[in-house]
Amino acid sequence: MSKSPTISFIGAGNMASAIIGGMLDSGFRAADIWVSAPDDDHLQSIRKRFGVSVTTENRYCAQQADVVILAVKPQVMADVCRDIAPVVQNTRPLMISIAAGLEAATLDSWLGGGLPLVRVMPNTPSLVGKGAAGLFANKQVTEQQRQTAESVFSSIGTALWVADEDQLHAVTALSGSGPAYFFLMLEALEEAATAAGIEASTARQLAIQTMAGAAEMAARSEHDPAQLKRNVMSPGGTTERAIQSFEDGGLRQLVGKAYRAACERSEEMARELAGKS
Ligand SMILES: NC(=O)C1=CN([C@@H]2O[C@H](COP(=O)(O)OP(=O)(O)OC[C@H]3O[C@@H](n4cnc5c(N)ncnc54)[C@H](OP(=O)(O)O)[C@@H]3O)[C@@H](O)[C@H]2O)C=CC1
Ligand SMILES: O=C(O)[C@@H]1CCC=N1
Repeated sequence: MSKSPTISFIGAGNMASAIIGGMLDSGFRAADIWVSAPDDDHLQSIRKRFGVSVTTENRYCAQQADVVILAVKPQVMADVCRDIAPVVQNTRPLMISIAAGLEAATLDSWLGGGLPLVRVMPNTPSLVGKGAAGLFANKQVTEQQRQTAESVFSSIGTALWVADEDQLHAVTALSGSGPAYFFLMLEALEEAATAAGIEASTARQLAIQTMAGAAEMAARSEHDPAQLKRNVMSPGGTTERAIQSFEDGGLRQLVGKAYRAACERSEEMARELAGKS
């Protein structure tokens, strides 16, 4: 069997932690993972939590790797890429970026050009093995490298390739930002239930279990969500009243508006960041 790839994360924030946690739970070895970031105290907490190797030197981190995962904010990506470019031009690892709205061509130019690069839009539930990620590969990526990228992200949830890079904007607005939409729904339900007199921890547990149960049913059922919704709505009953209230209040249009706002921001970020090259 071939050796497992060494995977280096540049950036040690929410998403890097979520992906590393999910990878380790699914059988990747801590000994094969490096992480770099500027703050040594934070890195030491990552080392203690996951048992991975850490360094404050991005170049050193990148040099160890068969796969480099760029997990910094889009706004600092240009500086990070330009700094590690001489190293990765020499070692030619598979580069993976998880940054929102940062196009492959822009990243590639910052990295010195011609490198195999996969763009991934993951999400934070990766931490619990329930991630949802869209992936796009540039032309330099080999079949084996595609499989490597897919093996990382399918180890922490659902990983689906998109044929056209532009579709990553739509993925970002759906599953990248999506967990926050559902957390907002949880917050609102919890607030409403506590205002009606239910104890806060009871409200939270029931709301979370309801969301998890509904998601699991939607995943397993042969029916579409509209039918599953109708199945809850007894004629003249409580759900019908609540759903009518959502529809009258324009929830459907509001979700569409929020979704398009996220898409547009992703496209806007791509334009802003490409302008930095
Ligand atoms: N959060 C999410 O749900 C999702 C985020 N993404 C993308 O993931 C990327 C990271 O986001 P997220 O994890 O939320 O952000 P965080 O701010 O949580 O993490 C960013 C990390 O980068 C580190 N960092 C900052 N500057 C440098 C540098 N020069 N060299 C190395 N590391 C550096 C930060 O260190 P320090 O804190 O010490 O400054 C921090 O560890 C972004 O590009 C985002 O678009 C994609 C999908 C979902
Ligand atoms: O809000 C953001 O920009 C990032 C990308 C998707 C989720 N978080």
